[in-house]
Amino acid sequence: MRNMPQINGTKDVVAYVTGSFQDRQFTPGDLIAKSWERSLLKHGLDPKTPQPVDILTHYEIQEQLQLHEDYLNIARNGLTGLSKRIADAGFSVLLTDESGLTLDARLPKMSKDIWQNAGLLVGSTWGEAQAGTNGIGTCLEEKESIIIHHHEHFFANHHQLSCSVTPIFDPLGNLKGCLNASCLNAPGSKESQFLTLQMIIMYGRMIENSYFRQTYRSQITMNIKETNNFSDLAQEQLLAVNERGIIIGANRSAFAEYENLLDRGQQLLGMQIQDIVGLTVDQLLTKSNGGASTVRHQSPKLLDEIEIAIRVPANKLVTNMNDEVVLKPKEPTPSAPKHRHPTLEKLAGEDEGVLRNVQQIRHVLNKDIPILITGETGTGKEAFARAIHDASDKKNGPFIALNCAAIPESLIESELFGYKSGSFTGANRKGMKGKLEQANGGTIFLDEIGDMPAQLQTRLLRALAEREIMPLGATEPTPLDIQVISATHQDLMQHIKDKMFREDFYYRLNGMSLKLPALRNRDDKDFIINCILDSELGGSEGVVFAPQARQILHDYHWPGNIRQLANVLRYALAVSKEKHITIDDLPIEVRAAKELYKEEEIIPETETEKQMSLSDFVHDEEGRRLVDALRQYRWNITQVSEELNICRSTVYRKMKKYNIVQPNDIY
Ligand SMILES: Nc1ncnc2c1ncn2[C@@H]1O[C@H](COP(=O)(O)OP(=O)(O)OP(=O)(O)O)[C@@H](O)[C@H]1O
Repeated sequence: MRNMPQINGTKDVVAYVTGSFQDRQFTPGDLIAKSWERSLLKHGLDPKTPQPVDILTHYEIQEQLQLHEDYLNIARNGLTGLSKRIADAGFSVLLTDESGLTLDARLPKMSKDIWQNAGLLVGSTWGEAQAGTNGIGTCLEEKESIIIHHHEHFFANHHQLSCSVTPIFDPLGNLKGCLNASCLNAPGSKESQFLTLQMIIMYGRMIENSYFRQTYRSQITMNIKETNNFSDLAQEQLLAVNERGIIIGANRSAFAEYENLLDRGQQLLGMQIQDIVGLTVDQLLTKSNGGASTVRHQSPKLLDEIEIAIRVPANKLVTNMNDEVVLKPKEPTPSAPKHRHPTLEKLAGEDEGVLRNVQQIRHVLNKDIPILITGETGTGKEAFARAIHDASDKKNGPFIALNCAAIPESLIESELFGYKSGSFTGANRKGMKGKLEQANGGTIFLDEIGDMPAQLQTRLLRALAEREIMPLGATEPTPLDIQVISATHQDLMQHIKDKMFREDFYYRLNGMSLKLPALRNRDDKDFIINCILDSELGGSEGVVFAPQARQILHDYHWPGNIRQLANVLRYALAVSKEKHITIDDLPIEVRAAKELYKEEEIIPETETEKQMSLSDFVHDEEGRRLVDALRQYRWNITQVSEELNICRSTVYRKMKKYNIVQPNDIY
């Protein structure tokens, strides 16, 4: 990228990309040219240095598969059906999430290796930001069905692929991912793939429809079609309504068909079903005899007569005095018990140091003293912040969290302080309440406070000292009554020495501190395991650990701390038989590390030892480069992101990927 010529506009982009390869002499369509432009200028990729496909680790894949379990279960039959039809013709079928991560891959048996070498496997990431123009990434970006054929791909190492892809939306219209069929070295032109694309679109719609049915299985749903039309399953229009007849979900065909009929500013979700089909739910039920038959009706809104099949779960129906089937009147339901976060003492577990610290915090509660929580990633800083809020007099007020590392520096100010209407171009017309104001009467939790930009430290310091804020464009200050809790995994004293953190700001935040130990240094792991099972994983009752499995959980070095332990337990429970957790149910990384430690028998304690071991653990070239940069810039993420030319959230993601945790000399 450093030697790239001056590029001004799409024409230059096309000339540069096509000029990168001798065999790429053609003029791309607008969609491809736009995508090349994004790949080159927005994502900083260069066609002259092809990138291998990004592949997640086994552990990360398991995490993602769990996260998308429902989506995968819903799509599974569709994938199997589609793959059966096109695998013999040399196609592989992939399902991805909305970032382009492959969650399921069905590859033709004959040449599995070739496909996997081309990057078509579970865990590969095909977002445009990583892989440049390609079927999956570009479909997700454009949110429409497309074919990306041979040389249209940005990188030469993908030129042998021809991909037909359709996006998949959930019943609220949110992008969930995409369905992709790829073939290698297709002999014909792009047009030869049109039929494949049609098939992919059809299966994509069928997956969406089954997503819809699954989501609204306990609601009133209806299937609508024009009476005289050939019934195309993939095109069926599906709507879900609540007992009051308000539309709460729709599939893509229904959105396309009915949103056209609405006045400007109206949205299908939230409309009365009567305004679309001309009948209320009760009228539909009476006419269809409780859903036993379809109803034909000419709605004043629609041109053609429609046929409506209504489906109501049996427990929602009753027969009235006229012998008509109608909806059961809604009984007032007792309000669901609120999700309870663990208390301070529960979180402290049996760790004496933390318990003592918690008692001190209880003494200063409600005395308007800011609290600073420190600890490595995943040690429970946010969990403690919530518990402090719940234990305080402000518990009925809001708990508002702001992660200073997760949002671009340029937005932190407006996120914190908000702005009044018309303050600057691009601002929301109605203005925006900042997080500080949103937290009024409650608690603001400033996570990753070490990443707060210097000029904002000054502004926030003033706001906290004066107990009022002045949103951008406001003429009157707003008084503040908030508990401030901040957290960091960084060494703020070092930041102060390096002039990256204001000393007065540090003392303003640190009225009292809570130091959370790394999990590997805690002796109450069994207590924590039970606490996680009870608060997040459906209860500890009936969960049994084989002695060796428990020993591994005790001995592992837990770079991701309690968060990682929670993920490991979630995984183990999912794969175990009847909640009996054995060694085989633990992720391979955890078991493998045990072997490693057996040889070394010591866990490094000093900073130098920790740093040495860090490099030893990171075998990947990219990971090593990251470790070097982190050390060089003393773990200042902003400087590391500038050095490596990647954004800060990517630095964090990659630290997570390579299990890199900042050595912490606090403990
Ligand atoms: N003492 C504890 N007992 C049980 N579960 C805990 C405990 N502390 C934290 N957890 C759980 O561990 C996970 C990670 O906790 P949390 O997000 O609070 O960590 P964190 O230190 O804020 O992480 P980060 O620095 O990465 O933001 C959460 O699922 C939380 O519920």
